[in-house]
Amino acid sequence: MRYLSAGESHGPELTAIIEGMPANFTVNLDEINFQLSRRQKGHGRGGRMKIEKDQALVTSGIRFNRTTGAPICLKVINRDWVNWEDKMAHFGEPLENIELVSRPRPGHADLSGGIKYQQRDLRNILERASARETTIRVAVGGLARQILEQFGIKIYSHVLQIGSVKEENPVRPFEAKDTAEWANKVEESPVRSYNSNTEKRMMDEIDKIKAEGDSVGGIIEIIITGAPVGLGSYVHWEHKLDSKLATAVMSVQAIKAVEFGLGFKVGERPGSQVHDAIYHSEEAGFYRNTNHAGGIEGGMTNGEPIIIRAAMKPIPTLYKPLESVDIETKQAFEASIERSDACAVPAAAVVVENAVAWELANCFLDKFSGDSVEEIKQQVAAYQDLIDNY
Ligand SMILES: Cc1cc2nc3c(=O)[nH]c(=O)nc-3n(C[C@H](O)[C@H](O)[C@H](O)COP(=O)(O)O)c2cc1C
Ligand SMILES: C=C(O[C@@H]1CC(C(=O)O)=C[C@@H](OP(=O)(O)O)[C@H]1O)C(=O)O
Repeated sequence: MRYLSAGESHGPELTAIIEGMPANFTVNLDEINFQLSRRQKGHGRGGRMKIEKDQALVTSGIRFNRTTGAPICLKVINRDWVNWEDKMAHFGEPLENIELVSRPRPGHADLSGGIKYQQRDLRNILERASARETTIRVAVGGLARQILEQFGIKIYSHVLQIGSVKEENPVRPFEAKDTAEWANKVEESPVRSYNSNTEKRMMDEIDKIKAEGDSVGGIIEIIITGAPVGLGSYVHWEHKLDSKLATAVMSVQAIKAVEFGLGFKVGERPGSQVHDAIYHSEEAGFYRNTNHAGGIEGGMTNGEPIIIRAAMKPIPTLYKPLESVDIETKQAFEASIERSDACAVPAAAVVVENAVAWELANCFLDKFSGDSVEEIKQQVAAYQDLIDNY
């Protein structure tokens, strides 16, 4: 499958066209909208999220809840557009009183984008660089994860760190006494934390930093359960699953680092404390007692849960901005107050989940290809047979 998206932060809508989705998959629009609403939440988000109420519109490729095999067009309307119509007109001359954006924010795309695309109004850069684009990516991922769920693959996320506040003893969904209870607790938490004590400290950290006119980043963890052995491949660099998932994670605005399993710790431990010993039993087949690899060996799933962590930098738009230079006057400018999120780490976790869902669904359909869900189901069943008899 592939898709292209278009749309600006303050334009009329965001659009995606998905090509290659097999026919007869059951699609639930509420599930896509649920993913969109999860992305809008989180302690520390700014005024824009009070305006938007993201809902997906499907204009092709799905009939009576099922994919037809034709391209799928998804849209999300920007409710804020009515406030920007004059400033965002596609045609005509700009209004005389229109204010050009000439003050680049350190950490945003403004300055490099302005130079690269030779734009003197930095709005032409920030409109597309903005993480508003993650809305349509979540809608696409919200569709893709439904394919995975129909084959027992589930994606979870939680927040491990916000600024200086760390989750000391993280519990993953499959380690909790009750996975559904874990998921409910995390969904209801304003910072996507399973631990109420950490949650409170994280919220305090966001409030404190926001009051100082600053912003804060953090660390998120994505957990994928139920993936069969053998998604991705070692045979060529571009087929390696960890490399593909890392691209999906790093493509999300403000994500600056990604790791799998033990991650950076592999550089400090001996091999005996890094690799996961292999066991076999009649009932379980091949299994491991540890999962330091984070579910991927040789660029392929090994049947264990996939564990990915990512670090998000603090939001670049600051109420007390860093020094910067006006591109017209070449002078340092006085701080101006912009509407912005102070912390979007919980939202980024939802975005990364859905970006990863798209990539994993593609790997799944590479392995179990077909034009219809019926063909795919046959292949999955045949492969399960091969696994069981290996
Ligand atoms: C969900 C989400 C919300 C964001 N909200 C803001 C924001 O309100 N203000 C801002 O300056 N940056 C925000 N960002 C980050 C910028 O989009 C990002 O830093 C910028 O596009 C530059 O890209 P880079 O950080 O990947 O280099 C947000 C990112 C995400 C994932
Ligand atoms: C609109 C979203 O996030 C936006 C991402 C963003 C940025 O610079 O990345 C800047 C802000 O936009 P605005 O200037 O309109 O307030 C955020 O609100 C969203 O997540 O849907």
